[in-house]
Amino acid sequence: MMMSVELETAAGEVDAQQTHAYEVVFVRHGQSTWNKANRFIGWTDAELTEEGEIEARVAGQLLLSQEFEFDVIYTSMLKRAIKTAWVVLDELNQQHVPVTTDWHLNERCYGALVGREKKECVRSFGAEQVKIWRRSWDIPPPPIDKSSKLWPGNNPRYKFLMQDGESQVPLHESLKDVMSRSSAYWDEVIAPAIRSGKRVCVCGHENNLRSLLKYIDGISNADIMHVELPRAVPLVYHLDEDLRPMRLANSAEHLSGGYVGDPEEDGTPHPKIAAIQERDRKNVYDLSVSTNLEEVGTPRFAAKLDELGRPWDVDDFGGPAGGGGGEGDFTGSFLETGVGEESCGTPEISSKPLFLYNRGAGKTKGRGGGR
Ligand SMILES: O=C(O)[C@H](O)COP(=O)(O)O
Repeated sequence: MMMSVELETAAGEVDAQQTHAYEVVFVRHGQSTWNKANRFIGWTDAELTEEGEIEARVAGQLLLSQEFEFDVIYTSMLKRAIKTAWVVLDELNQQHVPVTTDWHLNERCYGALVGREKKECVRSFGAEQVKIWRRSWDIPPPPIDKSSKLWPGNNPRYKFLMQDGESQVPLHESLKDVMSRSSAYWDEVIAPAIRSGKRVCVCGHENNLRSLLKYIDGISNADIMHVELPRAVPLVYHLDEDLRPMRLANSAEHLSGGYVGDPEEDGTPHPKIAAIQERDRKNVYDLSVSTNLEEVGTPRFAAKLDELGRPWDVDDFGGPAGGGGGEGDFTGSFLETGVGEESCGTPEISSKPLFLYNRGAGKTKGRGGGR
């Protein structure tokens, strides 16, 4: 069924009564233990934290507030994304919906950065270099050593990626590398599902989702540097008959899609989306902020969820704005820095049960007007 929505055309003029053929929702996972520790994660299977579960519940409630229904959620082989999908479905009271996992949707393989504290990397290598490793189009971080326990090629879970006795698991990946696998999965699995009429959610990771959005939305190599996705804020895309994105009136910067709960306000993002992005930026690049802001709390949308955790206040994320790291030129070998694998630590696997809060029962009414 076609829906009438308020859109802008690709040329940017407001066109109030265009129609879209399809809708797809992207959700980045909630906080994991290594997000909380401010470490590079990649394919490391870090657990969702309690805060991360609450973030995922907020995502589910935002979707519930707009009566979304799904037929399938596609996600990675990593539990922080899988559990986020479960929690979203729990909030929607759509637990019957299949969650399909696939390695093509895994986070970027972060190479030798995996396990390292992000602000520490900025101190060692400079903000510019770290930004290139994190956000550039085709420059990968330094490769991880195959002998490292943190290389996923040593994890039996990925033995299906062995070919002629050699693991095909990458030692590092640029965003371009990630896009070559995520776009193949989009073309072969997700796009056909959407075309067949399935209401699709993709629950993923910062860089995996950036690669997919770049692919479907035609974001330039320069602009993709500036795309940062807040955790667990659902991003809605409207697609035409050919699965081309149609620009929403509340589209986020550089994107055609818009965040659920983000009203159109002169191009200014919702204050809480801006606050999440600013928190994330400061926590990596702002060396004048010594507090780990991931441990302070999480900016949230849904006021009613504040009863589930710490009330959020913008002052919690204080500290001077701006700033940045040291010099940006990375010239030496990564291993010469003296930062060894032992500093990466091991994943903190929580033994706590998921579903601390059972808030989903009996709430779904259905999204008016269908897809
Ligand atoms: O792998 C990671 O560390 C995270 O999923 C994303 O990290 P980034 O925001 O530093 O790219």
